[in-house]
Amino acid sequence: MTNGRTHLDTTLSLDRIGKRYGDVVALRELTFDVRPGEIFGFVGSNGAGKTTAMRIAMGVLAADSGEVRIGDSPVDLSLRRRIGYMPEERGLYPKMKVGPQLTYLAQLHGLSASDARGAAQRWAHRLGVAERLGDPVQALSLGNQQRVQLAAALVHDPSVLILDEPFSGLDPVAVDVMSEVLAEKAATGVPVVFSSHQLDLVQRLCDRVAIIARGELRALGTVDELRDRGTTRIEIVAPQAPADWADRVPGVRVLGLSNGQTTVELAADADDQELLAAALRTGPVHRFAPRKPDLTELFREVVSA
Ligand SMILES: Nc1ncnc2c1ncn2[C@@H]1O[C@H](COP(=O)(O)OP(=O)(O)OP(=O)(O)O)[C@@H](O)[C@H]1O
Repeated sequence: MTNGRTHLDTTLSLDRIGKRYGDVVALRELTFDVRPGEIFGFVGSNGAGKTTAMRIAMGVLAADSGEVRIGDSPVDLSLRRRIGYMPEERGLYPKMKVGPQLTYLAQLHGLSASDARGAAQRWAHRLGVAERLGDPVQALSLGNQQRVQLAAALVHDPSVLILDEPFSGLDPVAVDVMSEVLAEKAATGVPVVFSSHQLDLVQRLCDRVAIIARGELRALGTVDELRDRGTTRIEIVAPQAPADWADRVPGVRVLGLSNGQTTVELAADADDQELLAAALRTGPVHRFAPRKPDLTELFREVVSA
């Protein structure tokens, strides 16, 4: 890195953030850090408070309590300029052409006119919208508008990236491009936080994940740490077993049954050997495989707890 900023601690910290809208408590003492170089997934059900938290982190919405910091410094106007932000409601001028718009946004963040033009072209090219530089934003498909929106978040070479649902509505190729760019930025030491409902993507891309429900942090850790904490699933293949073979084994909940394979969830105090014995009583057992929950299963467990 040669931008001269790498010596600064760019950890993004949300510290006991609280926010109400009238009687609705949107965030309650929300605390987490996004470290330099990590991709951090921010997940929660509709209305859990993700957009509120990200808008507060960016400084476009004031918190009622708590503090947002980059390194040790509370985020003020000058620090805010170092954040690349992709708002959920998107924020481009529909009638302005892509190239001039990206150039303008880069200049707003302090780049010279020629640097801004260069950055606009580089990012438009990188994100696959170079041939649309002369078109007004509103003439682009929604997915391409989203690519431009990401370019707008990146065009000033930000030190921190905050992206609200950057993957929603993208085709698989655009998802790959977006994923690569986020990984590249993280590899240069930028903390990257994004919200998403696409938990398979979050599981694949993120170093750490926060799950919030009703404005409160419910789980925080690496994907593996979170999966280790979840309830064990066991997949059993017992071709001759009747459909209800596992129903009476204590501590076992049947999650699915198809083509001779039963998937069950095992309570913490349940005995897997008892389950195996029950399976063997039905005939041969071809497979008896414990597995960790994936992020989607874990998410359901955490938000329903
Ligand atoms: N401007 C507002 N006025 C009143 N209530 C609001 C406002 N914005 C958000 N809320 C409420 O605050 C809570 C959190 O909303 P927020 O948009 O932050 O959730 P979210 O996790 O981003 O949801 P989604 O996944 O649906 O985008 C919800 O109960 C929502 O109805």
